[in-house]
Amino acid sequence: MKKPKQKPNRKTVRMNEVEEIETLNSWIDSQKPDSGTNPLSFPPLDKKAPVGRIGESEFSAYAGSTRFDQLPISRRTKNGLKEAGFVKMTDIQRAALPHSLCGRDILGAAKTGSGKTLAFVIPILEKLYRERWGPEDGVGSIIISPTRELADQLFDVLKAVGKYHNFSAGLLIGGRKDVDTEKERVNELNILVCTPGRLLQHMDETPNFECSQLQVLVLDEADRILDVGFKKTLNAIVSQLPRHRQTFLFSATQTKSVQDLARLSLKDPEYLSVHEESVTATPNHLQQTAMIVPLDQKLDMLWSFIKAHLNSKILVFLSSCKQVKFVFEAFKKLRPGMPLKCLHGRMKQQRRMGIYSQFCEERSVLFSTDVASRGLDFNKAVDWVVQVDCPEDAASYIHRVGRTARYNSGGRSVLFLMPSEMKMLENLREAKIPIQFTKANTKRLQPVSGLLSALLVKYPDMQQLAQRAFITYIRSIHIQKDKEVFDVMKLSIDEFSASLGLPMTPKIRFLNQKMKEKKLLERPPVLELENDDEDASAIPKEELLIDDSIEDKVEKDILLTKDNEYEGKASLIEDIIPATRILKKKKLKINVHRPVGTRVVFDEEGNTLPPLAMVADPKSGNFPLDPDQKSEYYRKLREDMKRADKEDKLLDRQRRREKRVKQKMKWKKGDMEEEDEDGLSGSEEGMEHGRRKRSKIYFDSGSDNDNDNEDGETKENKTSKDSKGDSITLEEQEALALKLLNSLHS
Ligand SMILES: Nc1ncnc2c1ncn2[C@@H]1O[C@H](COP(=O)(O)OP(=O)(O)OP(=O)(O)O)[C@@H](O)[C@H]1O
Repeated sequence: MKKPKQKPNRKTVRMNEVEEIETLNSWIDSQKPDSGTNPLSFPPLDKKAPVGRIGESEFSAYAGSTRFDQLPISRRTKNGLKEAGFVKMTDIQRAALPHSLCGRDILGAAKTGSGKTLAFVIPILEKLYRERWGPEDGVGSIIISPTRELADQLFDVLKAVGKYHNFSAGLLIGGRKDVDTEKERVNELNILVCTPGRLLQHMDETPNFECSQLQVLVLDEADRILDVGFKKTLNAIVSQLPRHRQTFLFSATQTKSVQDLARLSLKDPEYLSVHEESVTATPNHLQQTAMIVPLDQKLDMLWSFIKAHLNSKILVFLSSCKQVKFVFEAFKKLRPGMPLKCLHGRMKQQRRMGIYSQFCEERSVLFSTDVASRGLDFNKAVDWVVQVDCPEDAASYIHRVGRTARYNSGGRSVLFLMPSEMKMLENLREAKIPIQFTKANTKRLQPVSGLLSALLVKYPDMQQLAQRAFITYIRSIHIQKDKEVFDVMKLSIDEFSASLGLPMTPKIRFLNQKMKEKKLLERPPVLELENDDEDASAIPKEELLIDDSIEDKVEKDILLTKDNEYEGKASLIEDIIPATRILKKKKLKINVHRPVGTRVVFDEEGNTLPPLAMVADPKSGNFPLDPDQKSEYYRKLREDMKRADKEDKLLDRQRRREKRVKQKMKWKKGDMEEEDEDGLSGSEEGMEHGRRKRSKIYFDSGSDNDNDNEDGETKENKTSKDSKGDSITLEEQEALALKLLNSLHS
C-alpha cells in the first residue's frame, strides 16, 4: 500500500526558509564589488548580443544557466514560475536577473514581447522575501504602468508567479469607483501595481498612506512614463519616495536621457540592451509592410482589408477616440462579417476591461487608440496589426506592431502611409525596422464611402460622430511635432470629409487661418518694394509663420488629462473638455460638397441630406465615381428635387385651404352659440370671455394669410381664390366681425 504523503511540518518549513534566506543573502553579499569575487554573471548570450557589463566575466556557480530553476532564488518563486509554465529564461531575463537579484538599478531595453515583465517581477518577490517582508511593513514595492490594461496584466503575472509567497498585493488604477475601500486597505499592501494618477491620488488623499520603506520601484514602459504627459505626476510621486531603494526601468524603446535618470536618482545603473546589436529593432518573426493609401481611401482600404481577413484577429490603430468611435460604429452597422470591438480612454473602466479580455479570447477586429499600443499581450495571438493612422514616431510604431509576434510566435503588420508621410518610411528604416513597401492592390478595393453617406442619412447621430472624427484627425496631424512627416496643409480636406460620408466639410478655424497665412506668404512682396513706409510692413514675415497660440494650448492641454493615462498625443487632445467644447461651437461652420448650381437638401427633421447619398447606386450603395455618370446623377437629382418641390407646395396649399375652411365653419358655429350665451348671461365675465375668444379667432385667420404670402401669393389673390370655394365670403366675414364688435361695445 502507498504511504499517504506527509504534510510538511510548518516549523520545518520555517526553518528551511530561514536557512534559504540566509544562504541567499550570503550569496548576494558575495556579489558586492568589494567582496573580492567576480560579479554575478551568465556567459554572453551570443556574440552579436553583448549584455552590458555582464558578459565581461564568468560566474562559476551559475555559468551556463538557462533555466529559472538554476537561479539563486527562493523555492516559492521557482514553484510559481514552474506552475505558470516558465522554464527557460529569455535573453532579457538572463541579462537582467543576475544584476537585479544583487540589488543593482537597471535600465533594461529589449524587443517587444521578449519577457521584460518577469525580469522585474522575480527580483521584487525575491527582495521582499529576503527582507522577510510582512503586512506590518507596508508598501515594499511599486510597479507603475502607463495604462490600466497593462497594470491589470502585470498584476496577473505577479499573482501567478508570486502565488506561493505571502505578500499582499493590490491593483490601483483610475476609473474604479471603490476608492474608499482602496483607501482603507492600501496601507496593508506590500506590492502595488498602479497607474501614476491613482497612485498620486492615494499619496495625496489617503490618511497615513506612506511609502517610506519602499524597497523596489519599477517603471514599466519607462520612456512613456518619463514623457511629458506624466512629468508632473511622476515628479510628485518620486518626491514622496525614499532615495535609498532599487529602481528598474524597462521598455522596448528605452530612455537614455541623463535628465530622466537624474529625476529618479538612479545609482550607477546597469544599462542592459540585449538586442542593441541585433539587425532589427522589432521581433524577428514579424512581417512588416507599408503601403501608400491616400487619406480619402483609408476607410475603403480598411474595409477591404477586414473583408479579406475574416478569420484573423486584427488590431487596428487610429489616432483619436473620436476616430475609433466613428469607424467602429459605422463598420458595425455595415456588418463586415466578423465581430468588431473598440477600445479607447473615454470608455468606462469596466467596459474597457471587458473588451480587452474578450479580444484576448476571440477572433475579432479591435479598433483602438494608442491606449493599446504598449505592453499588452492579448494571449500572444494577434494575427495582424493595422496602422490606419501613422504613428507619431518610430518608437510608437515599434510598440504598436509589438502587439503581435510576441515571444516565439509570428505576426504581421501593415502601415497605411499617405503620400505626404513617406518620410516616415525613412525614419523607420533608420531605426532598424525592416519594413517592406508594397503598392496597394486597388483592384480589390471595396469603396465604402457611398455606404457611409447613406448611413449618415439614415442615422443622424452618425453625422456628428463623423464630424468629430474629421476634426480630431485634422487636429491630431496639426499638433504632431515632426513637421517633415505631418503637414496639415497637404491633406485633401474635402475628399477626406466626403470619404467619411459627410455631406459638407466642417470648417476648422485654425486651418482657415493657416490657409490665409499661406496665401499671404505666396503673394509677391509688393508692399516691401513699393513702400518705404514703416506701416506697410508692420507685420514681419516670420510672425505670419508662427501659430504659437495653438501649439502652446495643445502642449498645456496634454498635461490636463483626466487621470494622466496614456492615450497617445493625438487622443490626449480630446480630454481638453472645456476648451474644445467652446472652440467646437465656433468651428462648426460648413462647406458644402456640391457642384456649383446644386442645392443643399434637407430631410423632414431639418438634417441636411448629402447629395452623394441621394444619388448612391441603389444596388451597391456606392457613389459612382465616373464623372459622366456623376453629372447625369446630379441632373436627375435636380429634376427630382424640382418635381418634389412643386408637389410639396401644392399639397401644402391644399392642406392650408382645408384647415381654413374648417376654422371658418367652426368660427361661424361658435359665434352663433356665443351670441346666445352672451344674450343669456349678460355678465361682465361672459363678455370678457366672448371678447377673448373672438380675438383669438380673428388673429388666427390673419396669421394664416401671412403664411400664405410665403408661397409668393398676395393676400388679395388668396382671399378671392379662397372665397370661391368657401361657404362665406370675405365681405360676409367682415360684416360678421363688425356686427360682433358692435354687439360687444353696445
Ligand atoms: N521565460 C519565458 N518562457 C515562456 N514564455 C515567456 C517567458 N517570458 C515571457 N514569456 C511570455 O512572453 C510573452 C511576452 O512577455 P512580456 O509581456 O513580459 O513581454 P515584454 O517584453 O514586456 O513586451 P512589451 O515590450 O510589449 O511590453 C508573454 O506572453 C509571456 O508570458
